[in-house]
Amino acid sequence: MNSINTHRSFQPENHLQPVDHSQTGASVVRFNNICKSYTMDRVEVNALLDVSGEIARRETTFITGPSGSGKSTLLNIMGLIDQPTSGELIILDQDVTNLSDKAAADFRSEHIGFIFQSFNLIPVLTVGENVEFPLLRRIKSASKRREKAKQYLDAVGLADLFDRRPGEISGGQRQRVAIARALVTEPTLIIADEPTANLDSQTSREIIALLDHMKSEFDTSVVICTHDTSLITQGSATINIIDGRTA
Ligand SMILES: Nc1ncnc2c1ncn2[C@@H]1O[C@H](COP(=O)(O)OP(=O)(O)OP(=O)(O)O)[C@@H](O)[C@H]1O
Repeated sequence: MNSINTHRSFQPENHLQPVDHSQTGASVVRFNNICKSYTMDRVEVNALLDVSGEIARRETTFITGPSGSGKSTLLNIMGLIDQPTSGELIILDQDVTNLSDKAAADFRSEHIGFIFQSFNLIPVLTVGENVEFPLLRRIKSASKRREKAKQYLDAVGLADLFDRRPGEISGGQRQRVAIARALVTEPTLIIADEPTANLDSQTSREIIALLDHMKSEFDTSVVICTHDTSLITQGSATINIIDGRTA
């Protein structure tokens, strides 16, 4: 059962100092005429065929579409995990289309937080250590890292679980830990690929509400890929992809 407290993170005492991304214009990401093809057994698969759009600052954008339509491919390109075959990707007014692996990794670590459907927590670490993990290279002081991890766990309503291991908490709680881990580096952009695929419907709604809330709480932009259109929150932007094209 993934029953968790959804409201705690919305209480004023959990509010952290907002992050200043004010240098950013109205759109954080722009992608123009993106095409992506893979070659498998000498057969070319066109995953994306001319996809264009943008992700607005401090907004939640849902990427929807049927299975195999190209949603994950677009997210991977937007998250600099993969490169497009052609087209242009602009993030924070920088052309990041063809960065080297090293430059892409640095850019990702600086600006992008990821949330995955299978949570991807490190099972041998505690919940707190999982949230601290992205800070290891950024903050030298162990006590400061711990303090920051606690703040972000508090923001997702899980400060009490700091010393538990991922195997000792529910699926919804694991995804909250993953949200805290994605936020702790104060990224400009959070990318969530099917973040509710392993959760029941009530917990799914809670996780989407929490992510949606975080965009204003932490001055970040949230991109959520889902095939479940019932999860789309009112007022959010939607990019619908069908057969590799923006519908
Ligand atoms: N690494 C790869 N090598 C070859 N083909 C790939 C690769 N990744 C994706 N594809 C193909 O590209 C197309 C789009 O896949 P993608 O995973 O982006 O779709 P999706 O909309 O995210 O699907 P789902 O909702 O099922 O996860 C599919 O035909 C898929 O088989």
